[in-house]
Amino acid sequence: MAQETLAQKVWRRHVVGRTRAGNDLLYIDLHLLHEVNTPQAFAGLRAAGRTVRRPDLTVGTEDHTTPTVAVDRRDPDAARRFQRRLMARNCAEFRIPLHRLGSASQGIVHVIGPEMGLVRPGTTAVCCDSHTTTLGAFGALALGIGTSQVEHVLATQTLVLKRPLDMSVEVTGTLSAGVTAKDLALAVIARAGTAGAQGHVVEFGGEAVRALSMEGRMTLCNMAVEMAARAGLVAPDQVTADYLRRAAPRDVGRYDALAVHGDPGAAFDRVVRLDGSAVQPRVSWGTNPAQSVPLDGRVPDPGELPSAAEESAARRALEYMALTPGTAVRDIAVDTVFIGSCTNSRLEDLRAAAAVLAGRRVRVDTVIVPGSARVRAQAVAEGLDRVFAEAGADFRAAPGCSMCVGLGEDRLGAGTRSASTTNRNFEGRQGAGARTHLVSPPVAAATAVRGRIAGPGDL
Ligand SMILES: CC(C)[C@H](C(=O)O)[C@@H](O)C(=O)O
Ligand code: SF4
Repeated sequence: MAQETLAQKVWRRHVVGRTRAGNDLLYIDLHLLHEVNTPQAFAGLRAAGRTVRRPDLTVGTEDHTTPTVAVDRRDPDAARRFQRRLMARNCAEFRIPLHRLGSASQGIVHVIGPEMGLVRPGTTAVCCDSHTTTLGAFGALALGIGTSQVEHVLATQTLVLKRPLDMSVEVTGTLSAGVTAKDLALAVIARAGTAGAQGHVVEFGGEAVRALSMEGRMTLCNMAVEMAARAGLVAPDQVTADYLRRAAPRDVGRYDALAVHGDPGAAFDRVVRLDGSAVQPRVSWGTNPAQSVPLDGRVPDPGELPSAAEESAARRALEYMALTPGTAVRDIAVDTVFIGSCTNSRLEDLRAAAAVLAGRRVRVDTVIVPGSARVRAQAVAEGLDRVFAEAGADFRAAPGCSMCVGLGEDRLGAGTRSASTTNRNFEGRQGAGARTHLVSPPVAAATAVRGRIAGPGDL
């Protein structure tokens, strides 16, 4: 057999059929659900008189629209209340476990799956959400899917998919102190472009990736979709095995995490190499995640960008962002700092923010939303809640997507500028007319203290 990449291997081992059009039918090991994008799937199932094939491999949570100020907060919005009730009714009817707001395991879908130990190396996982790529950090083939595909997986535990291409992103060297997986993700996307991995599964490798914690790998894989990757993954190693042993001790022995890897010398359709030691903390200046520069840099002059397409995109972005070419990144004042989202709301991220905020005061509104109830509990156990409170930051009581997307109560007003640890800086993403700068947790925290974009070294 020809040498295979990790993605090809996982794919092949899950093929259970082939369509006449030449697509593969894949078996799905784990199906995660949240309250957005699923009601029509359940309605379709009901209309067809079908049932859920494997409720035991299906797990739901509430995250996108849930309040964050208190677990027992009654959402003033009737449509959102209805959406969550519908999710609860659907899960109850089809016997799918649902982690509702207030439960000890509720949280952002991409945060709770890993922390419950549900994602295993070499498996397939799907969820009705583009950032499902996060789960690839475990060496799983994890794909975001649409509503009709959700219905198909609910009914059959399989999915028809076109075989993807393979891309390798290899990061050599060592990341400098203060440079995080978020900065690496922004650097990779800046290099590859927002469509750079279209149709590909990206395998992240190289010394700098191997040195990342599982949390860091999740941040990196989370943002693979921002360069249009179908999925992003990291080959499992001892770091993966150790994480899984802690998350799901009862499963240890049922699989060998270290046995899951691609063949040496397997060919990729596209290869991108990056020197990890050259990556610096990054800040986005535009309205897509590829539009970022180092913290030491300046807002670019659109006229100096390499292509006409980039130039016109940059002109439009700078207008929306109300930025002038040549402005030093550190001179950009913000109104709000948001630390959270499936990119950067795990314990490691909160620790990094707390390390900067300890003994300091924030100058702008600073909202910190944990990725899960478990993350919040751990943060409290370590006293991070006190650090945040003493700094004047608002550490929310309940986890969720919150200000990452503005589908719930938390959103930014028009013209508000934020430094945010999220993954998308699209127009209106955090609220109509709001302006988002994507940054890492330490840069977000330093920015909160200074009121202008900053790194910990600037304080
Ligand atoms: C609402 C949801 C379907 C969406 C996604 O698919 O990613 C959201 O999570 C986002 O980040 O934009
Ligand atoms: S935190 Fe943001 S990016 Fe992640 S799933 Fe929620 S809305 Fe999407």
